[in-house]
Amino acid sequence: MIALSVNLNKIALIRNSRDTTNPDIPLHAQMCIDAGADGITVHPRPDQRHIRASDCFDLAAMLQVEFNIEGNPMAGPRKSERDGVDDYPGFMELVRAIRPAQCTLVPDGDDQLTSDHGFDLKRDGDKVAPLLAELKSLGIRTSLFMDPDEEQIRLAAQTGTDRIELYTESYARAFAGQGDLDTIHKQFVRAAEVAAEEGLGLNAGHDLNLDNLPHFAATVPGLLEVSIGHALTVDALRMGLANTVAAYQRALGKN
Ligand SMILES: CC(=O)[C@@H](O)[C@H](O)COP(=O)(O)O
Ligand SMILES: NCC(=O)COP(=O)(O)O
Repeated sequence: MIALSVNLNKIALIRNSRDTTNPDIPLHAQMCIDAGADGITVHPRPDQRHIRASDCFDLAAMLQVEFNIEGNPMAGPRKSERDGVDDYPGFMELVRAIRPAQCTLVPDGDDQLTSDHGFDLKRDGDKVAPLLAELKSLGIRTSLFMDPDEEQIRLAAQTGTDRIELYTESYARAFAGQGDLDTIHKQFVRAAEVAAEEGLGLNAGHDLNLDNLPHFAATVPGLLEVSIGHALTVDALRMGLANTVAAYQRALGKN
């Protein structure tokens, strides 16, 4: 069974266009869970453009399902640019305070529009390994955001991470007609095989949607979890949140 973790970033993006709590983040987390989501993901960014540090605490206080916090471990504290919003404490500070069930490290630049690459562990492996060890010592399952690159995935295994999350944008683009789907899909299948050989658990995410998810879920071996936010939120505008979560679970092969 592949777990569905719903990413709430875009719900928070709508909330942040007013100085109110509408839409309410914990309430929408609960709606997703009631509709069958297996977990909740957030990706707080230093500019707090969507999920804020305070949202992470609010979610941690109410979640009974897996809480996955994603982000750049090198992101330090940043002053809030908005009245009434707390400063960003830095990613590792936040995760140390919250101790989510899973923490996915992502090599974002602080001001990136969205995540657009996995780790280069030839360059960053020595920096990442002690952070992973610290997270694990706090009882947090770890994951590293990775391109479907065999050599890099073998290096990921040497960092001590529990899992990797395959960065699926290239698959999503190919599925939509931008790129050779067969070639790119084979890269993901190979990446999954290498992860299994190396004893790494396998997650995936970025731009997965109702069109491209069924093929990915049915053909990439050993997939444990997908985290999905952008397309799921857009689909919820049309179908409603509960219907949408159920549709994504069906796309994962569940009833
Ligand atoms: C790591 C990853 O792929 C997602 O967390 C994605 O980056 C969502 O972030 P945004 O919602 O800021 O685009
Ligand atoms: N880790 C990927 C994620 O949480 C959601 O990505 P997206 O569906 O918003 O592209």
